[in-house]
Amino acid sequence: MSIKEKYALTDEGVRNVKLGAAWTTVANLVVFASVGFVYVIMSAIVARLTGEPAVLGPFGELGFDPLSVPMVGWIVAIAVYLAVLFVCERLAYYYQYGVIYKESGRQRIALAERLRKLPLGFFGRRDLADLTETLMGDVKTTEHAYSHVLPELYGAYATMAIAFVCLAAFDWRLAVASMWSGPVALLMLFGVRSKLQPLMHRTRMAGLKTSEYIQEALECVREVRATNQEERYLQHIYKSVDTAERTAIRGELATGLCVNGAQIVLRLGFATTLLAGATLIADGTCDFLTLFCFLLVVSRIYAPFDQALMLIAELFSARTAAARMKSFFEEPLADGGTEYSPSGHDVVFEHVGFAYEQDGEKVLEDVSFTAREGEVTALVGPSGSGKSTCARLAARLWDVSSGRVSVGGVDVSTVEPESLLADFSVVFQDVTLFDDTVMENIRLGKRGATDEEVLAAARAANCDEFVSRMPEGYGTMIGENGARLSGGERQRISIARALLKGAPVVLLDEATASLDVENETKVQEALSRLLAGKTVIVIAHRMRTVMNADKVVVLDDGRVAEQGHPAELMERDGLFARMVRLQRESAEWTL
Ligand SMILES: Nc1ncnc2c1ncn2[C@@H]1O[C@H](COP(=O)(O)OP(=O)(O)OP(=O)(O)O)[C@@H](O)[C@H]1O
Repeated sequence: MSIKEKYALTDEGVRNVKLGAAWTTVANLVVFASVGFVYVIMSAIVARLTGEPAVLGPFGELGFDPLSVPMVGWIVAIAVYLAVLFVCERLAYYYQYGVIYKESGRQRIALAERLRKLPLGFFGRRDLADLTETLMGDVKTTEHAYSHVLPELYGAYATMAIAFVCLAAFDWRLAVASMWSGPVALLMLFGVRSKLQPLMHRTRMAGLKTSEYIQEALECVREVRATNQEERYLQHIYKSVDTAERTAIRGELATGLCVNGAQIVLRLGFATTLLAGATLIADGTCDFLTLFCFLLVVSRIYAPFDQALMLIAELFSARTAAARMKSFFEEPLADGGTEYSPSGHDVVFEHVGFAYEQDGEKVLEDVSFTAREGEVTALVGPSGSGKSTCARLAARLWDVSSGRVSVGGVDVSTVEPESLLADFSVVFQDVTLFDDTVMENIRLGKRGATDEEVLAAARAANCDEFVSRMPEGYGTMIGENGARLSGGERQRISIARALLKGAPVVLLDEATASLDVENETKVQEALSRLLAGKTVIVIAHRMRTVMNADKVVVLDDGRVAEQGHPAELMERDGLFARMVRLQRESAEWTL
């Protein structure tokens, strides 16, 4: 597997890792070159003391006497050396850390782009905390591994290999005695990786579970307080924090044990160099100067490797994080053509079957009906009969399991969701509002709409009445998810958005459920004025609101029980007539 796949990097990221590793290697080698300096000076001193010519190991006689070089020459040489070292370190640093934030930015954008195109089914399977963790936490984990570990580790490999070749040229026996420990330490760590990785995965999952519980408690804080469940929720969170802590400690201990073991093996290389050197000197096949320089090199060469070993656990955990990121890219997309030219906007369901889960229970079975352009089609039926599901399928928020949904003759499954949704205005039961002003929340319906257009839509949706009571009118901030608004007010903002968008197909799901009678009448008037000529699909529980529809489709347990004009259905005296009667009776009840 390439590093691109292993660590979910972009092409640019792979290039930067390679450049980072290359410059780290060069910087390491420049540091080792200082040992060459020491060797040259030492051999010159030895030559002075013994009266023999100064030699440079296997390269023969030195050819000049470094001790006769004037002080200024040494100062210049040291200055040049430091300048080269600075440039190399600077470049290594730049490719390790300087460009990393661009890479994590690219990763996050790629993930967000992918999320935008994934079908809603994916979001049903993955929890919000899980998705946030991937976008923020997993990217951060790979970002750290990518900046701190990968270039360092690959640089250490390359440095070791080059240093081995250079040292072997001096004395291959000492080179083996000093370098064996690096590969063995690495092999040890990679050998236990298959044991460590599941531990890290478990630690990550335990942390994620805790985030999920905390997020759920915060999201449901109103319900939790209203039902006196704080204690129970806190116990739940304490327990999961405790589990996460224990899992993390277990993972850290195991990782620490393996990393420390590998570091000890690495340092054994120093002892074996000393031992082999002493033996070779005793045999007379090696001189003290060579051994001295080997010891110097070995003490330096282990430093970057030691550092990489300390961080290697992060590399293993980055593999888990990268695998989670990759899972986004392996999900099938809800794609399709962007060119979409329907003839008219009739929405037609033909023998549609649907289940939310693959192989799950069908919530729609053989559903066929047509919502005509210029007409209001009302979907009614008992709770859970599949009305909202039909609306979602029409806008391709989900894909049908069987049959076909078309808009203006075009099968919606062949159209890219974003292009298709441009033709839909949607008002769902659960209105999503953003922590912004009322004006901006309405403007979401149509990007670039003028203030006048926004205000006209707001007025038509009856927003004026409650907005005028707000301190800054349409410029008032409404809090996170409109926390400061009542259910009815939220819905009216959502209706205003739909009106502003003015798309040819309108889906109203329980659009008037949270409005009082006076408001509901006003909104109904506004809707009927403004929705003229559009394909309107309304989901309403209250029979009163669907009596004016052109067509009613009655769903029962995922099937079409009956359909037709409301008056026709009343005459037929079927499920629709029964529902209308029941609602009339309940409306007459008093407490
Ligand atoms: N996201 C989902 N994942 C799994 N099942 C779902 C999902 N949404 C709805 N369902 C199930 O599909 C069935 C139909 O739900 P749907 O919301 O379409 O009914 P409805 O007629 O609109 O109900 P209501 O009038 O109560 O809103 C129900 O059994 C419901 O539990």
